[in-house]
Amino acid sequence: MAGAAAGAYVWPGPHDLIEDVYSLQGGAVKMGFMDAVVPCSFGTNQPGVQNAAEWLRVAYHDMATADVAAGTGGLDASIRFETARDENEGAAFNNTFGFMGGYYNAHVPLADLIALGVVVAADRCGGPKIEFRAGRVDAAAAGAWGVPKPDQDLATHTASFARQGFSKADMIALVACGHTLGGVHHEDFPQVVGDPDANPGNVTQFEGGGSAAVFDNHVVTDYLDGTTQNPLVVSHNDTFNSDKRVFSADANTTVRALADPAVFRATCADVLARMINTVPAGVVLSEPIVPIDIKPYIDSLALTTSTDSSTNASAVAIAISGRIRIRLDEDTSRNKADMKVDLVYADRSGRPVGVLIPTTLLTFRGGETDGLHGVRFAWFNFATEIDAAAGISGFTVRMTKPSTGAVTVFDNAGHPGGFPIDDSLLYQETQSCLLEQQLKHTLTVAAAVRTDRVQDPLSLDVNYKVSRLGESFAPFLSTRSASLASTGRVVGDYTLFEVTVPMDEESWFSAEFDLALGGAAAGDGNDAARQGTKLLRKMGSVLQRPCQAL
Ligand code: HEM
Repeated sequence: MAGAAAGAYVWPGPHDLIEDVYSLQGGAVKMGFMDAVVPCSFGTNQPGVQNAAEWLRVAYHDMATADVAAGTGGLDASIRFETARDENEGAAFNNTFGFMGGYYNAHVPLADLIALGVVVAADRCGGPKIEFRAGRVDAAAAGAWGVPKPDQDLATHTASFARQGFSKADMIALVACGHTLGGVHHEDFPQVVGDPDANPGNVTQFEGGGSAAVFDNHVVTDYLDGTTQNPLVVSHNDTFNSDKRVFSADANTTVRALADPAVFRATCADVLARMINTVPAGVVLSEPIVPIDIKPYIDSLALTTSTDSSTNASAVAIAISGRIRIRLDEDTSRNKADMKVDLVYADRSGRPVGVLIPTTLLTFRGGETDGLHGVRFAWFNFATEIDAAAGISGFTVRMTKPSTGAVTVFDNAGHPGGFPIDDSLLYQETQSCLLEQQLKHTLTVAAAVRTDRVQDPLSLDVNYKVSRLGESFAPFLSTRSASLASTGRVVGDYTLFEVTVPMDEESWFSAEFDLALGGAAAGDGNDAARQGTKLLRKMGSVLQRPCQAL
């Protein structure tokens, strides 16, 4: 058995979805969050736009209004409500929301995505590895003002960073680590750079020679050797030379230390982690996210019926399908070509069934996904039917190395029963559908509830994105809740439930839903504690067909 390390990850975990965004960057099964910052200069074909720089700036502007003594503000996505302020000049905010909005949902806060943007941008631009913690909470309204502006004096900047929890040396480092990417846009800051139309792409970069698309320390070395083109150092308008004032705030002591590339990397990893981990009082961040070693994904768990054509006897089964994601990178010394993966499952009462569920390596793109920082994963698919009367309560993952016969069993860090499966609530995707009639969409969601749980409330939360006119392009979530009612149809040990809800035209294609049987309410952010809850992403294309009978 793989031992249970203290604090080891137990599936399912409360941050599983953001861990996917963090880990599944490219390859066979990918979320593709990094696609917007690869290469580091990439700007979605908009002249003057560099997504990586915008992500870093947006994160800082969201955090910069923190008052750590009061416990208010910090990285909380309040920036969604603050884009009309003159301290948040430019298109960076809406550009960033436009991309990150695609990853935002009821279980993935925008604030975590903004924080992750710093980690991914730094990594893809050749910068240091920055720890990523999850668990931020999105603010429901605008926060205080207080993002530093380039025409403020040094005392104001020093006081502002102190309010945010950063010393003078931290301030110097944070500005240098931020201004290693991107530059100043002429149309947004004509006072700094003069003629708004002067430069191609309308931007003067902080570092020359292509270095503005590399996370390196030229911003300080160019400043120290007098070759800098940084418009916040050499502007003709000295009032706006904020980097000059900040960098020299301690007689260049900090920038001289940062001229050592190794010191620069380590310092940036530290101050940028502290920047994204500055959160309002009461928000508890997770331990740093580590790509999960063995992670199951259950794609379907549903009741099916079949009739034997010769005997006419009908059988009721639970169809279960999904994937096991296995880390491959060098720390694990695993080889996907020398790996056989099976699930060993237990019935509803916890008794081992003695039948292995086999898996096969995904063939698409070699069955591999790349994460950040050199991490790789392989995918092993499974699909089987099990006797619905016996049910399933969980499984362990058995990995055999055919070349040596060595067997390793993964038991979810010693969690009783291994990886748990709750068969009290089955989401019936085939019986669910999204129908359009005369431009009106209605969603029907069907579920099967084990007969011993039919008295428990069964609720549906449909979460969909809405825009708020006048408040930037930032995505906001709205939830429509409903209860499923019994259809009266009993199949084996299960009763079928159903509900039909209307969907707004602007939102049906972005909707996702949660089903929750009894216990904790859906939408409380604690997936692990919510018994039997299912999450379905992007239901539009999946469900746009008539509901089928069971
Ligand atoms: C005294 C504090 C600071 C001042 C006055 C300041 C000022 C500015 C100004 C005027 C711009 C030009 C924006 C544009 O034209 O789009 C800019 C860009 C930028 N800032 Fe700062 N900044 C400060 C601190 C920081 C910090 C701490 C970070 C991150 C850690 C940061 C990250 C960036 C980035 C990445 C850009 C480039 C954006 C792009 O190219 O789209 N800044 N900053």
